[in-house]
Amino acid sequence: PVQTVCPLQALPQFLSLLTPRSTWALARVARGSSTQPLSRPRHGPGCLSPCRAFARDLKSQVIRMTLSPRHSLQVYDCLQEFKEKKLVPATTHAQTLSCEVVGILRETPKSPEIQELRQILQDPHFKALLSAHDTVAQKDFEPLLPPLPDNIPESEEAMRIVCLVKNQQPLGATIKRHEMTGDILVARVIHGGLAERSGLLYAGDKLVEVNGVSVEGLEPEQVIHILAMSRGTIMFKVVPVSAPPVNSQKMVYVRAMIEYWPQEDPTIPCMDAGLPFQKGDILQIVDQNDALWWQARKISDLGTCAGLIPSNHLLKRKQREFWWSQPYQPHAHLKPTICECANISAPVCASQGAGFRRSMRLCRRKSHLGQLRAAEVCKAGGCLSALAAPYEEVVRYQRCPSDKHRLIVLVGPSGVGVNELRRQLIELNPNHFQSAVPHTTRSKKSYEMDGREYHYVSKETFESLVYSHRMLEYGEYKGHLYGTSVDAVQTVLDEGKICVMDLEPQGIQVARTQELKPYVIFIKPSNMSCMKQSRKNAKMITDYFVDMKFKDEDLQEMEDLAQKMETQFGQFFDHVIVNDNLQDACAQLLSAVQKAQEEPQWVPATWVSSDTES
Ligand SMILES: Nc1ncnc2c1ncn2[C@@H]1O[C@H](COP(=O)(O)OP(=O)(O)OP(=O)(O)O)[C@@H](O)[C@H]1O
Repeated sequence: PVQTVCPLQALPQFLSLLTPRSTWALARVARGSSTQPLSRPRHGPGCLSPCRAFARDLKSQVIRMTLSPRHSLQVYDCLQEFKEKKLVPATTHAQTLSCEVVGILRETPKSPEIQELRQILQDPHFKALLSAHDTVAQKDFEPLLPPLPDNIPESEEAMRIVCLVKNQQPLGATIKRHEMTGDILVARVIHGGLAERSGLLYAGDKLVEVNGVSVEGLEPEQVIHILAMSRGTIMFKVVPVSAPPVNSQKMVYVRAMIEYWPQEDPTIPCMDAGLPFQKGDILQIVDQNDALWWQARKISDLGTCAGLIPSNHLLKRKQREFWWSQPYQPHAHLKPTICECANISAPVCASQGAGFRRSMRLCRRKSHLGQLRAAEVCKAGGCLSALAAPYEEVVRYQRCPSDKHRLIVLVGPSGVGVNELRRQLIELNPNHFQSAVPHTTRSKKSYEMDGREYHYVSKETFESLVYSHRMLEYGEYKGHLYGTSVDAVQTVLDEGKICVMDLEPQGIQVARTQELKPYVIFIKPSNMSCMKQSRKNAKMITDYFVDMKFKDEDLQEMEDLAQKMETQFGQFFDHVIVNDNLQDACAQLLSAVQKAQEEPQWVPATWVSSDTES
């Protein structure tokens, strides 16, 4: 029986039933050119034409599908053609017509084609197909709304009756009590939610009744309870707001610099309507009408309805409140992120190229451990630990081929393989990838060349670079200053090359400028058991030994540090590569670097002037 066949499943089965011969028969009968001419339809002129049109379309599709050797391309073309046509159904009652045709065929002299056609028209799958057709043609998929009550008094002219069919989804609106009048009002309508899609409920509408129950004197929670208990159709009687709010705001995209969990926020007006997000998520802000609570979607999930997020203003207020409530906290999270004088660098080993400064990373290891530990203190503040703006406005940026390349910054815990990957990448194409030459105040050694291993500068010159914010990172080691300048990076970029540098995470914010447009790749260790295996023969550098095997504690420390880096700086990472198999990681790095240069990426809006925005 037709009812047992799902209409959508019927189509492929039906099409598979059709042989070229039966298709031909269908078309011939529809055209009225069967060898045995069809008798005139009994139910008025033109009765067969919809069927004919249907059969013709069907024929052309089926013949394409079954006969052409390049059928998939042709099916695609066919679908494209239909997409543009904006099809209007020839009939909304194909099932009735089909029955009539079967009746006519019964009286028509028998031929194999006619018999086959009758068989097709009576096939349950075909009937299900027609049933699906009629359902769509009659637009019968909307739920049936109950009739309006006919006892609405004249005086209720200003009332609006709104019927919404609530299936599994939430209503998509929040309510509140008016402080002065005690009225229950629609507080906000969530974008993309049921209420908004209906176009019948607006923020500011006054609720009078829900499902025939007066809400007068009820608390919002009691109304919510009525709504929660309602299944299927919900009928609201509302006094419409005099001027429904118009959302004329521009869609804004932001990068979340904090994480947010509505379940842990007692101040959110409606927990269920909250949108949880992680650091680094890109959010589309769809409504900023409320100064405290915005509506947003994640770009990874644009099809869903929006959720509530705290506004910039609200988060900053919370940050301030948190700060003042912690009088004995060192407030480390409010310090500038650049480490004013980390114990960083040391001379490069003669056998290594410029920029592969082993002991520099060794010294950093100590410095960032300390800094990350300090950062843990501010993590206690949860979402409130962000340093500055909780959201950063972003736009899509596509580098023009004539633009300079974006700086590639590699970040990772010591020993994870940042230098190894950078070395391998540069080795792949030294004419295309290059490191920046660092500066030092120590004197040049006999085998060194100015501008190759280092730029050798005086302490005064070095300090003036620091004071004019031209150093991406710097530090002191054994009485000498070492650091990488913005100009050294620019020199590489000016040559049309891609500058690849490793940076401590604390330095990311310094590098994040319109000038360099850095693309930050986090190199992450894999899990302990994989690391034990892959690092069996790997050598690490320690204070005293150049080549020392990794111990379990070293791997554990690497894992812990990676986790802390992600927690504290994850919002700045454009891409994450797990360095398990070195070759795979290198291939991933190459592909990420290419994508960074050639494909559109989200970057801070301040990096891009409006005319280059895509
Ligand atoms: N995926 C991998 N599989 C095996 N060995 C690896 C892998 N990645 C890196 N190594 C090895 O691990 C050691 C440490 O790597 P590397 O020197 O690049 O670390 P790093 O992140 O630069 O840390 P540091 O700054 O402390 O030197 C090197 O011997 C390197 O060859």
